Order: sequence, then structure tokens, then C-alpha cells
Amino acid sequence: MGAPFNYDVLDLTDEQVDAEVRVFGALTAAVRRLNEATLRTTVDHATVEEVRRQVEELTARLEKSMIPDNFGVSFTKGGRIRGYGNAVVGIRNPNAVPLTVVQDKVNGRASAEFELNALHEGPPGQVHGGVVALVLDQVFGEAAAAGGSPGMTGTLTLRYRLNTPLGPCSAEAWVDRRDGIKTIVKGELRRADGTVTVTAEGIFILPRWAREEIAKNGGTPPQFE
Ligand SMILES: CCCCCCCC(=O)SCCNC(=O)CCNC(=O)[C@H](O)C(C)(C)COP(=O)(O)OP(=O)(O)OC[C@H]1O[C@@H](n2cnc3c(N)ncnc32)[C@H](O)[C@@H]1OP(=O)(O)O
Repeated sequence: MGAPFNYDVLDLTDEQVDAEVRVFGALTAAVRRLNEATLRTTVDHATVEEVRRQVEELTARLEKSMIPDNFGVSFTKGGRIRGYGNAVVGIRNPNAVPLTVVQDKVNGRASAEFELNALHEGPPGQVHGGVVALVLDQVFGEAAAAGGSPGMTGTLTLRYRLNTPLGPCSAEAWVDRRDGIKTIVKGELRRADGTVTVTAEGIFILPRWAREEIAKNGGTPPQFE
């Protein structure tokens, strides 16, 4: 059985990738501001209606030319990864947190410092539990990849110990152990002052189709962006 999804390899130069990161990254940041302003604005209803008309006009301009559906994940021949739609780190995804994950390939660790705002609220003033799981899934997956044994999330178990206030937070994950094709990752989410609010454990599995591919053709395991 082959992979159930494709990773295209594209002939793009680093300069072309840098340009799209710059231009689309700036658009995404602007739309994120719009998202938060949509939630928090106190302007009068007439102004809201006028802004809504303008937003619809701008949206129609972007909709004039679009890819058919989702962005997918592609690589350049130079090794750049274009996972721009990723729900946590995608640079063209205004719903992504955003998050920059730092991988430590020597020690099989990954970490991120980031800010969660009113768009990520669950209980009043607190981060939504599902958002925590979203962020940790990505950071844990990157720790498994950093440790040289990438996999897809098989199981992710979280223990919500304390509330996580909106604002600056950090996440850290490390490879705890390997069991054949399974990589067990542990990690935590912390408040700005370093207090651990959530601890978690994930089992990342190199899928059967990747194992079969490597057994047949060799190569290194893919990163499951
Ligand atoms: C750098 C990139 C960062 C990316 C971070 C984001 C990662 C993601 O979000 S990935 C998306 C979410 N995850 C998914 O969609 C995965 C969906 N599930 C699957 O594709 C498959 O069930 C998969 C790959 C987990 C396992 O399938 P497959 O390879 O066929 O497993 P299979 O051969 O039956 O079992 C292999 C071993 O794994 C174990 N296993 C299978 N499924 C699970 C599971 N869900 N949890 C724990 N263990 C499992 C089996 O018990 C077996 O263990 P053992 O060898 O000890 O008997």
C-alpha cells in the first residue's frame, strides 16, 4: 500500500520560497489582526456593516484565483518544506496560532514560545483545552522528528493540571523512549512564569505504508508535517 497522501517535490528556488513567505506571511498576520479585531471591536453597528462589506470585497478579490482545495505539503529540491496550510504553524493559515517550533536534533527535543489571545479562549480568560492539544500535538510531533524517528500521532494523552491563562506560554517536548516503530514523547505546557499547567504523553508511529516504502526502496522516514 502506498502513502494515503502526496508530498510533491517542486522546482522552486530559495528566493522564490522566501518571497512567498514574506508576502503571504504578511497577509496572514494582517488577517489574524482582523480576526482578533472582529472579536474585540466595540465600534457601532453601522461601522461593522461597512467593514463587513469591505471585507467581502477584499475576499472576492482573493477568490478570483485559488487552488482547488487544501494547500497540502510540498518540498523544494533544496529541502524547504511548504506546509503553509498547517493548522498550527502554517504561514498562510490565519487560524494557525502562530507558532515557531525550535527543534533540537541532538537531544530529540522541540520547544516553542508563543502567545495565545482572545481567539483561543475556553473558560473566561483561559486557554481552550482543545487548543492546548493542538499546540502540543505539533510540538510533540516535531520532537519525534528531531529525534530522528518521526511518526504520525497514534495516541496523545493530556493531563490538565492547572488552568492556562491567555497570554504568553511555552511548550516543550522530548523523546522519552523508542519501542520499535513507536516513539514515546513526553512534554508540557507552561505559563509565562514557567508554571507547568499541562503534562502529556504521545505515541508517534511510523505508519505501515512508510515502513513498506523504506523496506522496498530504502531512504529516510518522512516528516509528517
Ligand atoms: C514535524 C511534523 C510534526 C507533525 C505533528 C502533527 C502530527 C499529526 O497530527 S498526524 C495526524 C493525526 N494522526 C493520524 O491521522 C494518524 C491516523 N492513524 C494512522 O494513520 C494509523 O492508525 C497509524 C499510523 C497511527 C498506525 O497504523 P499502522 O502503521 O498500520 O499500525 P499497525 O501496523 O497496525 O501497528 C503498529 C504498532 O503501533 C501500535 N498502534 C497502532 N495504532 C496505535 C495508536 N493509535 N496508538 C498507539 N499505538 C498504536 C500497534 O499496536 C502496533 O504495535 P506493536 O508493533 O507493538 O504490536
